[in-house]
Amino acid sequence: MTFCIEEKFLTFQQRNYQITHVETLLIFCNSKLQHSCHLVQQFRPAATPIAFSTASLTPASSISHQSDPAAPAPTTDPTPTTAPATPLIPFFAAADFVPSTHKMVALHSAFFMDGCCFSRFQDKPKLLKARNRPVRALAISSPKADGAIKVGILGASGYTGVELIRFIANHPYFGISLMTADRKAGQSIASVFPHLITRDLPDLVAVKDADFSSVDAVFCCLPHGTTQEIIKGLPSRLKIVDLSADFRLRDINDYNEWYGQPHKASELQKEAVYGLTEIYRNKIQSARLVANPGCYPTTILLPLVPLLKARLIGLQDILIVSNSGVSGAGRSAKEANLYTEVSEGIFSYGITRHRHVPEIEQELSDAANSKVTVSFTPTLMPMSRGMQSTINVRLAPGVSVVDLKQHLKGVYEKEEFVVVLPDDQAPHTKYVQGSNGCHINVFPDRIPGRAIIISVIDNLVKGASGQALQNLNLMMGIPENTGLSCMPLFP
Ligand SMILES: NC(=O)C1=CN([C@@H]2O[C@H](COP(=O)(O)OP(=O)(O)OC[C@H]3O[C@@H](n4cnc5c(N)ncnc54)[C@H](OP(=O)(O)O)[C@@H]3O)[C@@H](O)[C@H]2O)C=CC1
Ligand SMILES: CC(=O)N[C@@H](CCC(=O)OP(=O)(O)O)C(=O)O
Repeated sequence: MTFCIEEKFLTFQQRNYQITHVETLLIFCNSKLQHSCHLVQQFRPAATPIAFSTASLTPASSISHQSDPAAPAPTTDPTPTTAPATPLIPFFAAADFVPSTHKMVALHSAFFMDGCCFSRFQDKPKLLKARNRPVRALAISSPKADGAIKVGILGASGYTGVELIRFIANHPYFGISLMTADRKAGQSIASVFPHLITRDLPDLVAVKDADFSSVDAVFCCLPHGTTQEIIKGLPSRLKIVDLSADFRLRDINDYNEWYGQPHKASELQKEAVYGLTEIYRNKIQSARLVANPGCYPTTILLPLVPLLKARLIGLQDILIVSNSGVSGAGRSAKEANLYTEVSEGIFSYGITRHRHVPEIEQELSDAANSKVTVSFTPTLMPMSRGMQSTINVRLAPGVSVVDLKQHLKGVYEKEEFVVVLPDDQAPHTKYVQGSNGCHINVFPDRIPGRAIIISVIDNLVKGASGQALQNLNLMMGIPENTGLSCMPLFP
């Protein structure tokens, strides 16, 4: 029998490693998937065989081979290495690995996590095409792993909250154990979102009544200003992804200036990691508190950060016009968002003083290692969701539009969610709607020496909940795209 271990699972951080002739992989770690994966990540080619264990080890021989009686007997005396601090529950894999570049295939293996055997996938490895490179197999999953990591959604009755509910519904490892609301506290999810009537979800409670004892991580989908104090009061063991703007600005004075109020959790600000996943992946992995980027900044930073880092564009004269769907303003009733106000017309707002300006400039200045100033004009569009940024930049001396495009293609070539479109195809919000995608293309401006970059996302997904989930996946040590690979909704 053959067990195929998902490329994304075991080789998650290892895509560039050549896996060579590992005969036995024996891993013991705690019940947290995160921990398991961290240990798996320590797996290196030529470590043959490898074993992790501690004093509190449950002997591998006591693990029943429930799904694979033919599996080889595991090693019972693994060599102890670095001991994780927490008590251990066995996670076990004994396998013969065949060499390959991008994947591992376990032959004759039993594969256990928390005592349950991963389900059989197929008898023979088969070559499948995924993102233009061959992989041997797709996921195996353990039914018992379903919902093992308990997640709380603070602000679950809002737009970003309900978008998280949608994605977590298809997540193999996350389950929702807590949902909060403010005005809607005490209501069932079906009364707040009738489209979720068939879902088995907890009722909404007020934050002050929330019980975090069985929660491992929270998404904080609350208005900025409210968020800081609530996060400050959360148990420090929780992993937190904050979708508000409260922890995005490193300089508290910038926050005070642009948000018009003093920051009430400045000490927490220091530990917050800015959650632009494709750029800060490494830092996010070990973060406890992630400040998820704003939706406008996400569309702007994904193309501009790599170009500034490579010094391909000028630091000044960056002119940005962005268009947002109305859901960007949240679900609470506001006169400016009435149908009669937003339909059949467009209008710009926050001209020259939108609060995303300092966030954009902070990140661009970091990338350029020099102060960058942008002109930014957001515009509200008569559509529910979607966002486009049109960014006009000056080319650095000797650089062409083709160079910009080639550079972005190289940077994002292996990314699942960020795509540089071919030829002169114009990005369209409909092509990313409902998905975690960001589509980018670069065009020559009619003004010599300038280029136009267009970038689109769904503001509620890559601009908020999708990126937040991508970040929590990373923080929990599981494949970043888990639960996020759904196709866009089209038309
Ligand atoms: N919408 C978007 O596209 C994006 C939003 N964001 C940010 O994400 C956060 C959430 O946005 P969004 O979901 O759109 O907002 P919504 O207005 O749709 O939802 C806000 C949520 O917070 C709850 N809430 C409001 N006030 C309080 C309070 N004082 N105490 C506790 N809970 C409260 C609301 O409860 P109730 O319904 O009961 O009032 C609701 O559940 C915001 O900070 C927003 O700026 C970030 C990127 C994009
Ligand atoms: C259309 C609309 O109103 N959009 C919001 C931005 C949404 C967002 O990203 O907000 P945060 O920075 O709070 O996370 C705005 O302009 O304030």
